[in-house]
Amino acid sequence: MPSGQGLVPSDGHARPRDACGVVGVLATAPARAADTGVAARAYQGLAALQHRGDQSAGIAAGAAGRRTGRVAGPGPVREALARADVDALRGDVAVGHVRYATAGGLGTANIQPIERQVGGVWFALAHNGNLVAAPQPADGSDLEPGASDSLTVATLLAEALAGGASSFEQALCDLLPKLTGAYSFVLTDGRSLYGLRDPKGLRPLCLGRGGDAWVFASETPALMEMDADFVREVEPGELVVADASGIRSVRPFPPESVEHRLCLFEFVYFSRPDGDLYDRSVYLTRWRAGAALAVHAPLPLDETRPEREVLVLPLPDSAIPAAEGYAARSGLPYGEPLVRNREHGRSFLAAAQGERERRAASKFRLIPELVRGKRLVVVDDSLVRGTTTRAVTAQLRAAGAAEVHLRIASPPWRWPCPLGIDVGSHGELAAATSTLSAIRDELGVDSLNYLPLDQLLDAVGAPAGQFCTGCLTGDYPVRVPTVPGQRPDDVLVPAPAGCVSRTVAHRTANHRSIRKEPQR
Ligand SMILES: O=P(O)(O)OC[C@H]1O[C@H](OP(=O)(O)OP(=O)(O)O)[C@H](O)[C@@H]1O
Ligand SMILES: NC(=O)CC[C@H](N)C(=O)O
Ligand code: SF4
Ligand SMILES: [Mg+2]
Repeated sequence: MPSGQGLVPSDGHARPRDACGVVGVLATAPARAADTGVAARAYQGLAALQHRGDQSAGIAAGAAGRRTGRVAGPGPVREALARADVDALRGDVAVGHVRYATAGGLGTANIQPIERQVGGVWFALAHNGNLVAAPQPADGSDLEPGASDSLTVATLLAEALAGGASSFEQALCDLLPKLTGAYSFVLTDGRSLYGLRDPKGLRPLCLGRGGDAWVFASETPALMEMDADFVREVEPGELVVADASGIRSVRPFPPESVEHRLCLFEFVYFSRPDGDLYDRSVYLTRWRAGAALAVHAPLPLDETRPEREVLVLPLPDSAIPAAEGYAARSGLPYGEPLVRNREHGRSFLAAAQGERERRAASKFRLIPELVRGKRLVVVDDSLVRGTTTRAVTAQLRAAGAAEVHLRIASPPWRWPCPLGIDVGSHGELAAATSTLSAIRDELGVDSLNYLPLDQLLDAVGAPAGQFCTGCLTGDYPVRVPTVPGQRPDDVLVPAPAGCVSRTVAHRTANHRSIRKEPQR
């Protein structure tokens, strides 16, 4: 692949998917001497990151600069990794990965961690993100059609080592400035553990310490599962190197290319609610977004039937904090009549639309008594293709809901994401191809509204310039490839203004807040 050319999925649909999860563990003395099972700790971390991808999982381990073994397979962590095999995996250092493919197929070669042996140097690599451009490997012989972007990186590193790079770290530092896109990597050469973020910090990565080990993980809750305390986030453009003697920080990128532009949807949807990002509780940012939404888009008052009961409900799981915030701020009753079927993974993460629809249709069990005859305020964190809301609205109507008012705790998705999320074309996006009233009618809801971007950013509380908002604004922090014939301006509809509702009512059903609002 020539330099500058987009790394698109091998199925030819330019359809990036979701964020993967990465972990790493390096035991320092005396844990090293006691051989306390770095792989088992990596397993715990991967299980805590299952929501970031369930297509495959893997752990690779090493010691004294050599490979000690690898366990990997298709499916979620508990299917992919037999616990006995993981416990048998010895070593001083391990890296782990849960995958949701953004580039390349689901074949065995793309399961991570990816390993290479070049002369006396072994390394293993785990990648979260999606590259939009990378150099062309001189000898891409191991890159079959359908190879992932992560495989390309492994091949480039192997070539640099074969070409005489003085060390693995040197090969890495030489390559990194030539990569464009989103990447948080955790790597090992069997001696050191490396954690790095791209110069924009698009994907998260944090550093922890505990149990005589240095630990990296995509999200803070995974650190806890690996018996480590949060130390700090890896900085955008920073390579943290951990070895038996401690950690050090390397800056391989030109300083002018480095800035904080974390994916805003890590706050909205991807990350676990019990974690922190930018030193802020993900849960509380979602709660505040829901509270702001209650003020921005209240439930219209039904003056003809004021006796009708009202219920604010979330689409579990991700929207629960936002729905709680909406109910608290509006003073309306809150309930959870939709019970998540735990056997179903996140529907958004399915690789194909048919599978997404199947997951969405069977994702929730509904308690009909809780919705029958009521006016419902249904809160979701995001509306991308509308797969989830379409299925749920039908369920709620069938159970006898009187009205369904949909409230989305983030702005409309109107541009694709080539930086690691499963939306590759404008045609897939409800808000890129339809007017708000057309979306409302297509979903079968009585009213629809979104939270404006400035209010979402207020809810997060970090400076607006510190995020990627490309899918909402078309403004990406790196140059991204365009899909021919699908330029955003060709299909954009006017930005929504106010609530799109069938029922014309100017008063609202909000009451004074009766719940205590949580403080940070
Ligand atoms: O409009 P759509 O294309 O359906 O995408 C948006 C939906 O997908 C996600 O839910 P998902 O089930 O993936 O995860 P969750 O359980 O964390 O909410 C997200 O929380 C929205 O509910
Ligand atoms: N979701 C991800 O971060 C995926 C990593 C990598 N691009 C792959 O497809 O394997
Ligand atoms: S385009 Fe959207 S989903 Fe993609 S990285 Fe940027 S904010 Fe995240
Ligand atoms: Mg959801």
